[in-house]
Amino acid sequence: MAEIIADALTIEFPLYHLGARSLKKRLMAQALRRIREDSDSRVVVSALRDLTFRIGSGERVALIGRNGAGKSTLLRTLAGIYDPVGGRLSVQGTVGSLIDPGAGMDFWATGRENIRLRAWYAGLNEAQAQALSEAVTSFSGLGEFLELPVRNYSSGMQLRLAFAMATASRPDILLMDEWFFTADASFMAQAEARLQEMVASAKILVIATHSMRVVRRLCNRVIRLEAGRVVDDGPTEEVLSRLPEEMRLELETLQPGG
Ligand SMILES: Nc1ncnc2c1ncn2[C@@H]1O[C@H](COP(=O)(O)OP(=O)(O)OP(=O)(O)O)[C@@H](O)[C@H]1O
Repeated sequence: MAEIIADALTIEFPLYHLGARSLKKRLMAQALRRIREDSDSRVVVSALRDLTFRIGSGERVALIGRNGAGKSTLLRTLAGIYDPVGGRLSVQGTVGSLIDPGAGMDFWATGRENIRLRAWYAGLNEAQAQALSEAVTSFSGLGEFLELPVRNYSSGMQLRLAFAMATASRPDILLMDEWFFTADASFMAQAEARLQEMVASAKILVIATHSMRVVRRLCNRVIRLEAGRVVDDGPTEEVLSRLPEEMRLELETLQPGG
């Protein structure tokens, strides 16, 4: 069985030390009035607030919303990367994520070592680890580069490795960010069939996207987020018909490869 249940799910990020990237996030959060002090007097960004929903088998869900709405945070929370500070989250079924090409990758280790690490994290036995290694070697087309540290790879090569590892299994729940639609065209032509297969075999798909084409092509349900809250949720065409005009235009203009 595959099922995701969120009940008053809340995610906050404490703002301790601010690097350039966090600073950008903080400015964005400020613009959306989402910075506050928590009960321990820490300054926190409220990224997701009181999300309640259930996603069951057969549902293909698009997460839409403006920049900073909380789409990536929700995907990462479903993937177990962030822990809720409030509410409850239950995820039943095996989870595969195509969220961030660099996530879970050790840049100082070789491609081959990263494959072994992935197998180890997934609890695979020796035969399964060997099969994963062969599948990734063949699909990634990285050849002898697999013996070099990942920090020496180009971004396209990192993407190939990440994609090959993430798509070597058939998870019940597939979590995707649309980053891979921006991958180089020759690789995507090869990756497309595999992606379709993976999407088709997943019992649940959750994809964060800014593209109407991706929403219509892949999804039968849309959850629209605004400033960390769910503002609309329902069958694709119904939610799309209720979209504010300027947002519809944004979604229609952005067409990442899909
Ligand atoms: N690591 C972080 N540190 C601090 N704040 C964060 C962090 N990640 C996200 N946030 C905050 O959470 C909010 C939601 O961010 P998130 O990246 O989930 O939005 P998004 O909908 O995926 O945006 P985009 O469409 O730009 O990718 C942001 O406004 C930001 O303030």
